[in-house]
Amino acid sequence: MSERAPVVTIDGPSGAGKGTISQLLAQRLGWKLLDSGAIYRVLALAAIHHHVELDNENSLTLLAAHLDVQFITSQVNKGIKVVLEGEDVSGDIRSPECSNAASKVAAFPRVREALLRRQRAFKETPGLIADGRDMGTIVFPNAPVKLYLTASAEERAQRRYNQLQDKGFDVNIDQLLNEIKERDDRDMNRSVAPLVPAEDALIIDTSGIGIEEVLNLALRHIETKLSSES
Ligand SMILES: Nc1ncnc2c1ncn2[C@@H]1O[C@H](COP(=O)(O)OP(=O)(O)OP(=O)(O)O)[C@@H](O)[C@H]1O
Ligand SMILES: Nc1ccn([C@@H]2O[C@H](COP(=O)(O)O)[C@@H](O)[C@H]2O)c(=O)n1
Repeated sequence: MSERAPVVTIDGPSGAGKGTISQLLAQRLGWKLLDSGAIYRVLALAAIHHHVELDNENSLTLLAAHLDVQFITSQVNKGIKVVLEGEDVSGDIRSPECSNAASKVAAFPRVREALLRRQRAFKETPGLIADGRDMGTIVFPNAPVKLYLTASAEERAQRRYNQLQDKGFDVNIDQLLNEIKERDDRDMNRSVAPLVPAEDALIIDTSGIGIEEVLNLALRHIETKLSSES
C-alpha cells in the first residue's frame, strides 16, 4: 500500500550530490527513485521544442499538465531513462542550457502545482527516495526522514565541470560557477517552494567529503529515524 510507504527526501542545491546519493540509496534499499529535477528539465526541453517562451506561465502550465513523459527505471542500477514524446532525452536534459531553463520554468507557482500530483504518485512500497529542492518542505512534508545536502559553490562547480567534461560537453569553469550561483539565487529566492532545508532535515555539508562517506552518513540517519518510528 503506497500510503504506508516510507519516504526519504533529499534536497539541496545543484551539484551537492543529491542525485548520486539518491541513486545509491535506492539501489541499496531496493526502493523507488524520484528525480524531480528531471521533471522540470523535461518540461523546459518540451517548451524549447514547442517554441513556448520560458516566461509564459499560462502556456508552460498547460504544457506541464499534458507533459507526455515516461521515466523508465533500470532494475539493475536504478538509473533512469527519460522519454519525452517517444524520444529518449536522458542526455539532452543534462545540458547547461536545460539546467538554466529548468530553473526558470520551476519558478512559476502554477507550473509547480501542475506537477505536484505526478511527483506524489512516485510513492510506493517498499519505499521512495525523493531527490529535489522542495521534497521535504512541499511535496512530502510528512516524510519520516529528510536530508539536505550542500557544499561550497566552488566545489559544486568543479564537480559539475568534471562531470560535463566526461560527458563530452565543452565547458568553462568560471561560467559554470556563475551559472551555479545564478541558479542557487533563483531557486533560493523564488516566491514559491524556495530551496530551504526542512526544519526537521539533517544538513550534511559534503565539501571535502567523499561519496562513500556521505552515503554512510545518510544510511545511518535513515536507520536511526526509521527504527525510532517503528
Ligand atoms: N561527495 C562528493 N564528492 C565528490 N564528488 C561528488 C560528491 N557527490 C557527488 N559528486 C559528483 O558531483 C557531480 C554532481 O553530483 P550530482 O549530480 O549527484 O549532484 P546533484 O545535487 O544531484 O545536482 P543537480 O541538482 O544539479 O542534479 C557528479 O559527477 C558526482 O559524481
Ligand atoms: N524539486 C525540484 C527539483 C528541481 N527544481 C528545479 O529544476 C532545476 C533542475 O534541477 P536538478 O536537480 O536536475 O538540477 C533546479 O535548478 C530547480 O530550479 C525545482 O524547482 N524543484
